[in-house]
Amino acid sequence: MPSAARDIPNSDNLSRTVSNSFNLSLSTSPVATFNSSSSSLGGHKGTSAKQLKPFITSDIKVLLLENVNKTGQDILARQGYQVEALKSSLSEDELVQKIRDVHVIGIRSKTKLTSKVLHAAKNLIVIGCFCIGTNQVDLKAAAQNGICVFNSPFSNSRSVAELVIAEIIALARQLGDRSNELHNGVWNKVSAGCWEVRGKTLGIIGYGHIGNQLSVLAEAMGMRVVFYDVVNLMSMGTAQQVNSLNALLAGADFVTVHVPELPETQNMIGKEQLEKMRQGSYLINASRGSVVDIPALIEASKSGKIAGAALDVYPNEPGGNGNYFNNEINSWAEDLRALKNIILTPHIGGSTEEAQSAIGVEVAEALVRYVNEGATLGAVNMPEVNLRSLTLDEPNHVRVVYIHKNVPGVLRKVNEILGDHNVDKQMTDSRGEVAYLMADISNVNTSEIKDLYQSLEDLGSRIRTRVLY
Ligand SMILES: NC(=O)c1ccc[n+]([C@@H]2O[C@H](COP(=O)([O-])OP(=O)(O)OC[C@H]3O[C@@H](n4cnc5c(N)ncnc54)[C@H](O)[C@@H]3O)[C@@H](O)[C@H]2O)c1
Ligand SMILES: O=C(O)CC[C@@H](O)C(=O)O
Repeated sequence: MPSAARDIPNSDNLSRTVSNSFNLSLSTSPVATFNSSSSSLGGHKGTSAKQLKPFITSDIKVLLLENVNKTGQDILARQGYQVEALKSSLSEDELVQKIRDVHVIGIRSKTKLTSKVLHAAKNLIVIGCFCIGTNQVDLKAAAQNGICVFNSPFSNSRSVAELVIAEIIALARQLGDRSNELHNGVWNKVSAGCWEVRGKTLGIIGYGHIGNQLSVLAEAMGMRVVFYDVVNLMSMGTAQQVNSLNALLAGADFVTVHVPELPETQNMIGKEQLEKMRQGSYLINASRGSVVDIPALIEASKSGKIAGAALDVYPNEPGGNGNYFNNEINSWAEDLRALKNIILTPHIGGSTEEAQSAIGVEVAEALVRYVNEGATLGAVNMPEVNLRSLTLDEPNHVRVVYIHKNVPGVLRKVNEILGDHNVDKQMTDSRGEVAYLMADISNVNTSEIKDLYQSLEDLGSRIRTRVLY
């Protein structure tokens, strides 16, 4: 890395002190930096790939919350970024204060990145959800602020499926109650109300990554599988898709829910649905706490309609570990804790060494590719756009990343601005109201960068401009 003074310019008084190329990523808070060509992720190993870094790497501030796995922390730290990792989530007010100078934030399922938090995040360019669910992020507000969001779409699916298989057997054999009794010194050897799972029917609501993993495991246990989904899907093995939720509820001994948190899945399993379930059946929810009406489940358990249930997710969950699961966080918590044959777990469906390690690598690598090169492959709220990496043989090339409103006439204006240079390659795509353009242009003098950046920024369609080289 060339030794140089580091400018923290605004777009008016940008100045540089070292001739070597430097990266300008002039988002809402421009920082002039110096290029350090190093083989970071996404580069062509052993080739002359020039790894673009939009900031002096030590300027890149990364905040990781909720105990993001060390694999992810290490990948980001190896880039030279300033990484701060906390074990818990933060409240909205804490986030508004903490996020102001952060460029990259990593979260899991607890941290809520609301539009208020995102408005305060003046420097934020990218969010990594080190999990599957992204309902905790205001994805539309993020896109409208030019903030890209990545997740790990299925690295913990197997872990969740295996937990559910364990819960099916544990519920069928009242394992939790027997173990608690013996921990308290009570020997209670019973078979009444205890069953094999072989030959029983598992009903899966939501046949996605987790649902179909679970389908295969359940059939291997000798269970019959039916599933309900809002889209027609190819079944795994001999599983059968049913055409309504009510048909699934009436036809299953064990009902398990694996749908995203959406407006249409709020209280998807409530009093009415519980009444449609078979007498003495079981309910499992490892999706999101909003999907099951827990007070209704408590009543169904007390009445004997439901013979047992396993819950891994709750409408309100503690931000960190400790003795919090009481009526202060959910008004029915202590009623729920008192029920028989109810397995309660603290959102651990994806909490295995394998899943967390894989998620850490997958999401951290996506973040590095985005920060260093502007690639949006795998993004959940932006079009997926990528260009071949620039190489050290292209010393005067510049990568322009232009996130803009998806309105007519923008490409013409952008290409007029870029037109003084040869556009080696360009890719653009749109997703709803937002469009994403990447262009590599050649023969750019460092003296032209500021005007190039400002011209793009001055376009009315601008959401965010990044200039990397
Ligand atoms: N407990 C945990 O630790 C844990 C771990 C991973 C995921 N999750 C949660 O589980 C959810 C599902 O995960 P996934 O990876 O299987 O997701 P996925 O997107 O692969 O599958 C979800 C399925 O649900 C279907 N669906 C959506 N709305 C529906 C509706 N109203 N009725 C029926 N089906 C509907 C979709 O068509 C899709 O097939 C995630 O969104 C996440 O919230 C929890
Ligand atoms: O591990 C987590 O915090 C979230 C797990 C799960 O809900 C997910 O969305 O992947």
